[in-house]
Amino acid sequence: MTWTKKQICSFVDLTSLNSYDSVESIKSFLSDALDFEKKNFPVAAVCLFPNFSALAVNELSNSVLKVAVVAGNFPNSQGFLSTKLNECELALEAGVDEVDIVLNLGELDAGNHDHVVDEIKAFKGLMPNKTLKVILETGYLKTAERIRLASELAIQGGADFIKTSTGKEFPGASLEAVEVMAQVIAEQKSGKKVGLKISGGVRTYEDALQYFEVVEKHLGKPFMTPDLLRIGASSLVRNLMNE
Ligand SMILES: O=C[C@H](O)COP(=O)(O)O
Repeated sequence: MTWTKKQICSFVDLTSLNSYDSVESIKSFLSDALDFEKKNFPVAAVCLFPNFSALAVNELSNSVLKVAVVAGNFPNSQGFLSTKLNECELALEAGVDEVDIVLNLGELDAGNHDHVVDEIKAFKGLMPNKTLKVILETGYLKTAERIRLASELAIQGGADFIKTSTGKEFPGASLEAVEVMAQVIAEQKSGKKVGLKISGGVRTYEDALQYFEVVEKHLGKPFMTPDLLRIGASSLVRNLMNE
């Protein structure tokens, strides 16, 4: 299937996750997101730091755009679990629709797989009816075996989406990583539909088309909807509009 640029935009979590983000810069960012919608290039969601939850929910209150925030000490998932969970709770109280967390890589590497799963279950327990995306950090995991394990643990923990990357400390998404993640999703027998979010370094129409081809190959056309597939990107939409 060929995908138009407008269609690609509808899968995007338009992202601003910069250390220098401010109320003013995020207001401008949200205005851009609304402008894209007006120009018939609507995105699926915005993705921000959790301290901007209330601002985003308010600014987008008359829009169909969803509000996603990162939580749990993004981008490294270190810290006290109680603090990480509290950050998620505050964002949910502010009315966000979706939360993106990072899988606990330290506990994964320590072989504490039950800990990894239980931590994700704790986040999902805060938001049974909202969307939890779990970032695997595939650029750190590197091998298909480790990406497969992380995908399986995240799904066991209740992830609604598995997401490739923070786009921060390690290389972002890769076709190889997305292929492994799509295969794991395809193998799920639980009946729960698990989504896939591709993030980190997706800049051009061609980038997006390559990822969509891999996903559709393993998960089929019914999977190709923003309810199950997202692209986390900070520059892709503007590039698509300007290409
Ligand atoms: O989802 C979040 C990603 O960090 C966005 O990555 P990007 O800045 O490479 O588009």
